[in-house]
Amino acid sequence: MLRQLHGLSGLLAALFLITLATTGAVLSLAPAMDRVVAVIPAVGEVSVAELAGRVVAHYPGTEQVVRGPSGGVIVYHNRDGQPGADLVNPLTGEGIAPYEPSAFFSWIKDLHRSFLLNDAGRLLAGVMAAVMLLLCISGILLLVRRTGGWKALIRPLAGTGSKQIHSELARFAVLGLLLSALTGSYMSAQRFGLLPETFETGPTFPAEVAGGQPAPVATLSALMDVDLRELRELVFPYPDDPQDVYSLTTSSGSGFVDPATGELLKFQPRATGSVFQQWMVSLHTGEGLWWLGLILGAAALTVPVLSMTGISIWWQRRRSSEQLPDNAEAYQADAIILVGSEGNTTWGFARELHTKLNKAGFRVHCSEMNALADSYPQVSRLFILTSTYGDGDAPASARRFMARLRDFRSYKTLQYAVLGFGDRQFSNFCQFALNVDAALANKGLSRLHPIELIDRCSSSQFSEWGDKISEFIGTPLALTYDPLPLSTVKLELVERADYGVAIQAPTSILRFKVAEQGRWPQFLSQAKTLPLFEAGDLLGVMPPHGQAARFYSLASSVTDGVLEICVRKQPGGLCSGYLHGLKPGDCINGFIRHNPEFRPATGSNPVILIGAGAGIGPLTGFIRKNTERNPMYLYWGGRNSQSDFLYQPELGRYLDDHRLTGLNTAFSRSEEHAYVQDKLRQDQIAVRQMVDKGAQILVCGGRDMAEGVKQVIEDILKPLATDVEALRAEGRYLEDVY
Ligand SMILES: Cc1cc2nc3c(=O)[nH]c(=O)nc-3n(C[C@H](O)[C@H](O)[C@H](O)COP(=O)(O)O)c2cc1C
Repeated sequence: MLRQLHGLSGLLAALFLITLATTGAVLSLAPAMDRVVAVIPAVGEVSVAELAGRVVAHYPGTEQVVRGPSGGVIVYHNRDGQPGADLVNPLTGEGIAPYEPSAFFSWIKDLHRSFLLNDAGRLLAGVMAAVMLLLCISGILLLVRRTGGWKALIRPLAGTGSKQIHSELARFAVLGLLLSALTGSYMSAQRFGLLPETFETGPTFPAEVAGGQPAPVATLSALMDVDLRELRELVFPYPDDPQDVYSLTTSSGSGFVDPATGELLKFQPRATGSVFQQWMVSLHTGEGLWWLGLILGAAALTVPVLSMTGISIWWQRRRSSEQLPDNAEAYQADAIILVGSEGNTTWGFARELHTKLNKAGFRVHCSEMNALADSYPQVSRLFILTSTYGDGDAPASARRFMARLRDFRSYKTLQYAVLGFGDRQFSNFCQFALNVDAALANKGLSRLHPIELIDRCSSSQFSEWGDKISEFIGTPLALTYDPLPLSTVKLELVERADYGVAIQAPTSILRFKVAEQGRWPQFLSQAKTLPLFEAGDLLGVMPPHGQAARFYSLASSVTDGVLEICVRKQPGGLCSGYLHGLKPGDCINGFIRHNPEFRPATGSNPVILIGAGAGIGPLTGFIRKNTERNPMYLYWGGRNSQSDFLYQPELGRYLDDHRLTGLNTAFSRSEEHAYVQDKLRQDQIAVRQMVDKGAQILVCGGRDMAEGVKQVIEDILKPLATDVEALRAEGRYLEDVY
């Protein structure tokens, strides 16, 4: 509800709000600019009498002296029947410059106050101020909800693209925007009679004027008692009228001054309502508070960006929550998937489960967790996929789940499985999923499978969970995580290096960059930026003709400035053939899938990298990043050193600069006829010693090679009374196998 309110009101008002904010930002400069040209004495330095005396000396025809909100003193005078106005120096009474209100600022003010549309425009501006107030309040509440509490508001925010820009900017600007919106709404409400307004009528003209010879203005006691910093305006008496008086308005009230006696007549203090009103104006415009004006202006400048990123977030959310094809009605379904998500990634996993369950013959209903029904009498399987937000809290689409669960009527036949999505860097890893699992058990439901937790969207963990679920439901699901297609990015091939053609194993190193995006700025779409990536993550490539994405291990990190993959052309391979056919300048659509489990350990223990063929890609990426010069050994197998020794020059450089400690290659179609397993066996004493010292082993390449390597390593490990599974459990045996 809060999100809809925030999104809808923001969308409708975006254009008007951008106009209000940009004009407001321009106007906010006025007080500071006025102050730059004005001379402003300190408090107590100049009295109104002194000022008036000095001014009259330079402008004998002075009619009025006004002190503007920024502190500048303006004299309105008449010389030989010619009216004029000058900004003056109150320390000398001399003119600084002719005073002319800026036509540009007046136009901007009209645009700001009424969109140049008189009363209807003023009403619209007032409504927009109220909408802004609503957006600020709902935005603060959303931010609190997202970060997990008021105290967490200052914590760094996770996320990427439009979302992060929107939240970070909002956090910076929200207090300024709130103040502008609040004061703007107040002023509009007063103007349209929704709030009472105090009008200063001022005292009536005094009857008790002395009418004698006027004294020099600098000697009038009532004016000597008033400091210049309190002056608003002093209107001089008409020279030929002995009964006329000075009209004095100060920040505390208004009255008259007898020109002959200097006596203050009929002083009327300002009403509290009027003082309050003046404060509201100052807090809105920065008048008299030039520094506040600049803060408000800076805050207002964020509104166009907030509006555009807000629209982008709304659009992305709309697209990602589009109806799933073949989504059965809840009452017809025999399997239900409920999704708890804030940033929508969990929906990608849910879609895959939905599709595969459908294929397996289930009638599946998928909806957000907030839509939990009172009961599902027909349903035998309930899958809950949920992320965790804030500090172990529910994500947006699951916030009402626990309350609804209280009224949920369960049936003995209903079994459930919870799959949590989170990030181990948070102390409350997948806490909400754990809470949901416990709450369902308390409700008396039985588990189809114990809860499992997925770290940073790991696709392999998801597939493993799918395999276990398949066993329970008796149908293989073969789950693979495909992110929503909207997150693809256009990538341009900038360079390629081809190997292995002579030995019938064409393998290419392909380097891509994000293609030029044309006229839209990047922040308008998350789809146009790549998330951070590391060597070992996967590049999902969308082959032509709408085929499912294929994944390639990345050989580069975001800091390398390119996306690098190493691809062997498979006989009849659709995607590898497509990639091999690319020329520099051609573009593909791709996306990143994180694979944080496949990373070399940091520290001084040795890392043994083992691969064959194109599997060298991510391993080279790891070596390239080994700027700490930790011990790293590479065992790699190719076919022929003349034809497919991938990365040969680069690896030579890394040996020289010690990013790579040892390189051992095997070529199967050369005289030695060796495979990488043979090299490991030859080096078994060294390998065993390294494992004994705590080494980690990373294997990348084809499934057969990986199986062969595993057997050799098992043999090598025997004297150490350990095995590959034990190393795997310690995170010391990692595989990226295809
Ligand atoms: C602001 C923020 C707070 C998060 N808090 C937690 C947390 O407390 N525990 C956790 O395991 N993961 C936390 N995460 C990670 C998300 O749960 C994880 O990225 C998940 O995959 C997001 O899925 P979704 O996009 O479907 O919401 C947080 C992420 C963000 C951006």
